[in-house]
Amino acid sequence: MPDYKIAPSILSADFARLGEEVDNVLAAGADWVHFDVMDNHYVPNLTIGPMVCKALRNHGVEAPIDVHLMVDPVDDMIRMFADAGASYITFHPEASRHVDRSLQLIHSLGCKAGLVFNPASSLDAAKYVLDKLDMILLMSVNPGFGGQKFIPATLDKLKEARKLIDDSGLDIRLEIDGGVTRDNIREIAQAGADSFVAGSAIFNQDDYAEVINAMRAELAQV
Ligand SMILES: O=C(CO)[C@H](O)[C@H](O)COP(=O)(O)O
Ligand SMILES: [Fe+2]
Repeated sequence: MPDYKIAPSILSADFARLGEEVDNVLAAGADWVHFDVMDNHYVPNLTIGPMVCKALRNHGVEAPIDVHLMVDPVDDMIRMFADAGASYITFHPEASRHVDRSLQLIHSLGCKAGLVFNPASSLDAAKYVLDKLDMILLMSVNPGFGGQKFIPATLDKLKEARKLIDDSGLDIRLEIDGGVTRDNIREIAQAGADSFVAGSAIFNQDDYAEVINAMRAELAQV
């Protein structure tokens, strides 16, 4: 079985009790913390920045923090999030003038690097920088909001990304973000994903462990 990772998106957590929410979801069995950064410029919404990431580290969060930058431009935010304790930093290629340079910047600051692809974007931007990628993240909703419905065409795109990764022989994670639930996670894994962001499907329930366990039970059947 692949080394599946479940990454709850704190976009759907109660921001007024964020430290406690992150503690609870990790205690419930989550692997990573998915941290959505929106700038009201690249996407029509505004969320949280590096100070909140740092606050989670100071609070005692040791799990990998998977920072999904939905900002334009990216380089200043990359520096700030590396300083704030990010583990993975992913960005949308159209938000950087020099994608290769931004990926190198992430690595030079000691973090893992990834590119994020919107539903309508082709994977072309990944092709010539595969050796600089630790992760390819496919958006299965349009970025900007939690609680949207999974776009089914992403399943074929996952298969395409999986082939690209397998053919390269490189160690690159394939993450999916948007509309992931206990009902579709198995099909998503069958299409090639190994890392699963889920916001509303987890945080909108009372019992986080129950949802995460149900997701793992689905993954065990892939
Ligand atoms: O990047 C995102 C939105 O831009 C979020 O990570 C994503 O939408 C997760 O929320 P949900 O699981 O509720 O769809
Ligand atoms: Fe995200």
